[in-house]
Amino acid sequence: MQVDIEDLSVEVAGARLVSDVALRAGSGQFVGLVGPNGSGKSTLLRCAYRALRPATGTVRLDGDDFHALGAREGARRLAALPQESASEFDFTAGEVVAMGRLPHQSSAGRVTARDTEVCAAALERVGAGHLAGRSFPTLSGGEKQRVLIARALAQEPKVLVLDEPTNHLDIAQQLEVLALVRDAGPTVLAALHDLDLAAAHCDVLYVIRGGRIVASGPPDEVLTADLLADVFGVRAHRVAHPETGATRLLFDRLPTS
Ligand SMILES: Nc1ncnc2c1ncn2[C@@H]1O[C@H](COP(=O)(O)OP(=O)(O)OP(=O)(O)O)[C@@H](O)[C@H]1O
Repeated sequence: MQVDIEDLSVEVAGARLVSDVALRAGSGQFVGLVGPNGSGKSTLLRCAYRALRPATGTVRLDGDDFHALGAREGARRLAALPQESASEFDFTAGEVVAMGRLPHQSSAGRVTARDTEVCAAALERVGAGHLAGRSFPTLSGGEKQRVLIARALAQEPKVLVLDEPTNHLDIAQQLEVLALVRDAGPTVLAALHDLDLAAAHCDVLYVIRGGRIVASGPPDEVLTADLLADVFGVRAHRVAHPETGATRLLFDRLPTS
């Protein structure tokens, strides 16, 4: 499913935090959103998953205005992993994942055998099958993150919007989660802080600064030393991976003049 964000501006408490954003994620693409702290990544994504309404512009899913779709239809198309999850109620991890099936259930809320299967498979995929019976609030940060990713996968969305999906995850889990999200097949729009991970996993990157997109394209073309110095204030070295030859990034502080 294709995502088209057109002329999008977002205002919160009277302040314009995101301005004139145009972004496209082609069907099945993994699109990364990178930018320094406070640049507007979460605000843009919150609008993309309907936690905020746009001040101007539209978010289109295969051409349909997402903000005009009904709640159930919207949730069948798009699942989100917010940065902060308010889910501190005393549900088990299994019950949290089961919430991902709600858009697929009849209004009577009857849980089918397939719902149960999909949830169990999603928990297994993130290596958290053993956590199903655990109380969600008692899980570690990384365990919670994996359960919330399982909930998003259980929703079987065509589009996944992920705000810092690797938050709290150890390095093995970071690599695992990004690979499994990619393999799951939906179109992905993800805010990522780790530029090296973003370069390795994304088909296309959008760079945001001050609420505006300042660069976009394939990671190799976008993440130049000049852009990284200008937008992120770091000195970057591009090196070839010794086994694959893929570009990897090393960072130093910019020298102070
Ligand atoms: N409710 C709000 N009221 C006022 N300002 C806000 C509000 N929400 C966000 N902001 C401001 O908008 C700007 C963008 O915030 P946002 O969370 O979108 O940035 P971000 O790129 O996701 O940052 P980070 O990398 O630190 O998570 C920040 O300066 C933030 O302080």
